[in-house]
Amino acid sequence: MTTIMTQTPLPPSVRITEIFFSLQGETSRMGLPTVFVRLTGCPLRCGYCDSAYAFHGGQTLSFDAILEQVASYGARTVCVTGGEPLAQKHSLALLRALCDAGYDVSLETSGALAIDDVDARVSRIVDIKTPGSGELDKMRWENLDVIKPGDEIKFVLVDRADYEWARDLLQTRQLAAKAPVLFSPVWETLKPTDLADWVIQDKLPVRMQVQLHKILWGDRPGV
Ligand SMILES: C[S@@+](CC[C@H](N)C(=O)[O-])C[C@H]1O[C@@H](n2cnc3c(N)ncnc32)[C@H](O)[C@@H]1O
Ligand SMILES: Nc1nc2[nH]cc(C(=O)O)c2c(=O)[nH]1
Ligand code: SF4
Ligand SMILES: [Mg+2]
Repeated sequence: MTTIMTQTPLPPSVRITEIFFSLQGETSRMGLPTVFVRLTGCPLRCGYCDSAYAFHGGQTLSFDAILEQVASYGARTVCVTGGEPLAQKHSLALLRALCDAGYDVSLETSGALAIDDVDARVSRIVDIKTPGSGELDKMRWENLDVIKPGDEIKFVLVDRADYEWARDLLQTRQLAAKAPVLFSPVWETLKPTDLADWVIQDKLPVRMQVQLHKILWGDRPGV
């Protein structure tokens, strides 16, 4: 007689760099008390990345452990970020689990990975990486075809050349008709007042934003 060994599947888990509670510092949810779930690992290397500490390390956590920690803060808004969240196999299931638990969920993603299968209840914040990021060639342009009104399209700008490139793309691809568009300066690289003046001069249909959490607490993890 042969014995067939069956293995119990492991509960779903993801690699996590940090979970913390702060004010949302970006997007149209800026200022809302929010729990941040930062997933470890990213296949991109944007020159300005403020979250490079999430490229490696982290801790493998079960969905139950993540949901328990998120619930402990008593907030209803959750932002899943990274690293690049969509680079992890189980991130789609995690986003679904957070929505099922009743949270208002947003996802910060680089634009380099397919967003199609993200739960429809999630607000997808999709970066379009600029020439100045050094990662333009990773952009998955098909993502723009599936943007829905609850999503947001975001440009993080290094300099005037990036601004002009983004301004042109805004027009040629009619991006503002798809979803709100965000223009954000790279922290301590492009002067926010310069970007503000350019947006006003050109009357662009975009929301200029600065990273509120860095103004409040500086450029550091956990805020
Ligand atoms: C750290 S990334 C994580 C999510 C995903 N990998 C991405 O790039 O969208 C979150 C957001 O922070 C932005 N960001 C990273 N470094 C920045 C910096 N130095 N100044 C302004 N925004 C920055 C990214 O462009 C992205 O919109
Ligand atoms: N307060 C705060 N707001 C944020 N919004 C997006 C963030 C990110 O790193 O993706 C972030 C962050 O790191 N902190
Ligand atoms: S894609 Fe996001 S996490 Fe990855 S290097 Fe760029 S800004 Fe950093
Ligand atoms: Mg951040």
